[in-house]
Amino acid sequence: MEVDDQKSNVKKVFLVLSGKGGVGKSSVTTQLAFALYEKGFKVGVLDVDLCGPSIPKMFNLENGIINQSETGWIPVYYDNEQRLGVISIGFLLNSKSDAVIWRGPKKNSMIKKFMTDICWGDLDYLLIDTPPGTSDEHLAVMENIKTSNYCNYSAILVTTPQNLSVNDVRREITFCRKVGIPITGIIENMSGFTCPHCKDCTYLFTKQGGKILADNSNCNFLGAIPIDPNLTQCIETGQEFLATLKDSPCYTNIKEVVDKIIE
Ligand SMILES: Nc1ncnc2c1ncn2[C@@H]1O[C@H](COP(=O)(O)OP(=O)(O)OP(=O)(O)O)[C@@H](O)[C@H]1O
Repeated sequence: MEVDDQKSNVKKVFLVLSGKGGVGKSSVTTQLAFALYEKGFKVGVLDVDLCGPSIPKMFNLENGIINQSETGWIPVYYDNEQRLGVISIGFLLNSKSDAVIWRGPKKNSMIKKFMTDICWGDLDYLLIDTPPGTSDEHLAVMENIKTSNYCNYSAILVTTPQNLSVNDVRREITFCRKVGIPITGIIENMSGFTCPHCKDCTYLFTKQGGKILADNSNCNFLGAIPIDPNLTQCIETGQEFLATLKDSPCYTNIKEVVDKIIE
């Protein structure tokens, strides 16, 4: 399949994956995108979670509309400079309570459209937020990524520290290796709770599951992001965490993760 080169020129694609739902994959995708944007990069976020699109709300773009140009769909932009664009099925639904109840082939054709028919323009980074697990959506992304002009791509895996989540990420590692997508590394999210007052960290779940998995599976460990009520608040209201809460315990951790993925 040929992609119109004028439509998009994407330097690097990160596929954000997790084994389980609710581990913070969309939150991490959003905050990484904001952090890259803060650094001056041109960033796109593609939400291929067709049944649970949470990305529009996390960017405070719930009323966004995808426009059609002669060459394809135009992303919804977060900023006037058009340096941070977002595509999600959430923009195509009539209401927040609309449900997407599609079988595989229909999902595949929507993802094919998302992967080949978006006018991203010149992007430094495209982050693809996926549903949990390894399902139709993941296979469709992989099929299309290989035949598109997105030649530089890799996966970022998100887990919480507990064994149940770590075990599922192990399956994601197998998936990546089977379909031939390089792994940039593993992020351990919800890694303890840092008290906003005394800054002490309490490990609510088990400790360092993501780090141990990274070591055991020869993957890079990109960093640990603690649970932070300020971060939840930013995610709920679609705010840029790094820009607004510089004294939060999560601040340095997210910055370190971003520096590693840029490397
Ligand atoms: N480090 C964190 N600190 C505080 N809250 C967090 C953190 N990470 C995620 N959350 C919160 O956890 C909830 C679930 O996060 P999110 O929707 O990103 O998970 P997900 O893995 O994308 O879920 P799904 O795959 O089911 O869509 C959200 O309400 C988010 O605000």
